[in-house]
Amino acid sequence: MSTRKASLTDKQQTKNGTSKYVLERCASINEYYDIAFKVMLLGDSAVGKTCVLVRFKDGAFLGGNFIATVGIDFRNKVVDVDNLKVKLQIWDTAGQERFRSVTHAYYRDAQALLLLYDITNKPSFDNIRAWLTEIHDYAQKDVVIMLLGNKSDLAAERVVKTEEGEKLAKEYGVPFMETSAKTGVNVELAFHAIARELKHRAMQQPNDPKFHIHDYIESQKQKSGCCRSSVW
Ligand SMILES: Nc1nc2c(ncn2[C@@H]2O[C@H](COP(=O)(O)OP(=O)(O)OP(=O)(O)O)[C@@H](O)[C@H]2O)c(=O)[nH]1
Repeated sequence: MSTRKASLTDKQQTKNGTSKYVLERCASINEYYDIAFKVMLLGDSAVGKTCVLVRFKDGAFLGGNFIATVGIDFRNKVVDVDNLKVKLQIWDTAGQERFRSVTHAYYRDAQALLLLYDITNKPSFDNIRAWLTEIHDYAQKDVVIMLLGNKSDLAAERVVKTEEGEKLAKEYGVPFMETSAKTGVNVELAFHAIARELKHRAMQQPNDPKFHIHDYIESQKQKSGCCRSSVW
């Protein structure tokens, strides 16, 4: 974008001092996949959208100084779902209000939305209703939505209880998990659950067993012995 000051690329370069991202993006053009979906990360500024994406894509945490995303940027990752290569094109949006008109234009192409708040930031949680209204206004009617309470590693600074996240998710009928881009908790699971849901929606045959995202998440949690989640 012509107005960009800082983007995902810049954030990564700030951390690594390399142009790794540009090379990766070129290489990924030829990466093999069977089916592709667009996923968007939404939520207030500084809730951790870029960090969640970098954790999923690179398995790393972007610590240090916070650099706000300007406009929108994306990264691809191919995941295996039942022996099928599912490419997720993941759009990282700027949470700041002044970029809203830029990001609105991308909503309608997204098949899934990961909506984040920060468990240490009450306003970011209170704003989730406003985000859901925006989603209602701009996204496809059947878009898959997942609510994520990020920064779960910051237990001592928590101001939003897990139960509050669960309650809100239940009210809107969306799956919910608490994540940490810092430790990686539930980040892979969130994207894999979304990839499975989208793949099943796109390729479901009449006689195939139905996919239930709640059951999938719970079974994965039990396998890993990890923390609770709620899907309604
Ligand atoms: N402790 C902790 N810090 C995090 C976590 N995720 C992000 N952060 C920090 O929170 C700050 C904001 O993270 P970003 O990923 O840049 O936030 P963002 O939502 O992309 O912000 P915008 O680009 O303005 O929309 C940074 O200082 C991160 O290091 C997390 O899970 N745990």
